Amino acid sequence: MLTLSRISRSYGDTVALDGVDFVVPDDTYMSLLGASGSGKTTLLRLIAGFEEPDHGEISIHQTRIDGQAPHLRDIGFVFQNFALFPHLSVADNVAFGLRYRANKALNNDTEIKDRTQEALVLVGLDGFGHRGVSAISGGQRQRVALARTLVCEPRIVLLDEPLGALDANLRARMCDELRAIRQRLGVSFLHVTGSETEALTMGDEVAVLANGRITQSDTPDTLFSQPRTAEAARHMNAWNTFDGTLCDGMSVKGEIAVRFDQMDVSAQGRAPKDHLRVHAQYLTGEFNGPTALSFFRAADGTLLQIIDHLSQPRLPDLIEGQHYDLHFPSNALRQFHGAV
Ligand SMILES: Nc1ncnc2c1ncn2[C@@H]1O[C@H](COP(=O)(O)OP(=O)(O)OP(=O)(O)O)[C@@H](O)[C@H]1O
Repeated sequence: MLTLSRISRSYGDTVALDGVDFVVPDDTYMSLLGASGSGKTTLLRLIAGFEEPDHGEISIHQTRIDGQAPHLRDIGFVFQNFALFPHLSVADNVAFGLRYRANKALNNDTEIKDRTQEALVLVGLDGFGHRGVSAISGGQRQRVALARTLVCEPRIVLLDEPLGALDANLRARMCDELRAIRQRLGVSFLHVTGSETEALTMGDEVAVLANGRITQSDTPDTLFSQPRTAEAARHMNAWNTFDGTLCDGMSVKGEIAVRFDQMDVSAQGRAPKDHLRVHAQYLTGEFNGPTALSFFRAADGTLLQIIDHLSQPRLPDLIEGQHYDLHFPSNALRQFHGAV
């Protein structure tokens, strides 16, 4: 539905986006995952029309929208800090867009009231319309921001780190609510985040933005278990990525990835002969309740992690500073031919 082709945007010498190809299908919750500074906000601003790309095309259902004024694009934008009007009530914040938008503005008070009420019910704020926006919680403010966007019936909703300002418990609850609201409406959401967990939990599809491009766009399951590029693997916390030349037992070139739970540890020289081996020094361990993480440093300084599920412990007792063989079967290895 929303298609970006070869989109580039630079600020002086800083290349924020470098030929982005990206599709957000209809009726989809799309997560866009990227590190800080990877160009996520820039991408949203280009789609919304707050800025224009240097090169490339943006279209919705094959109709170009780049070059169009933002208010003519029918795109909703939920800002990280919610950007509500502090002096207006919840209902007036929601109604504002209906009343004052340049395109299809309403002036029938009954219709505005009904549409506002519908939007408040949709986001679970029935009965809160008369409150001031400073007299509600952070999660409720988030929902007002969403209602204000949804009331104008956008063709797609862009959410810039929408959960960033909420505490952890509220974030988990809003995750469920955002997904449920989107499903009820059937409109696509494009949710930008730096959190892998959030991206994988929320998205029907997850796209990874790195080095100014979309490096992979897939279902959460596929992205997590089969990252196709080193950049995508680096964004998945469960993967070690390292240079293939660190491996003993097989000649492996380029950057490779092995999942934390598919690596084992043994004393030097004791690893199974058919396994690939990486020599590394044990640094420290970290217990997280049902799991424990062990941290190692390889010869070139790369930090490697191994996870042990405490219900089925597999790692021997490790001594800080001592060297070990980390090993894994060759089918646990992901190689990225020609990837950066
Ligand atoms: N108006 C601007 N002028 C100059 N450089 C900019 C401008 N806006 C963004 N940049 C640069 O472009 C790059 C991408 O910025 P952007 O804000 O899109 O990243 P982001 O992924 O949203 O980061 P974060 O997660 O930290 O918000 C960064 O290097 C940033 O410094």
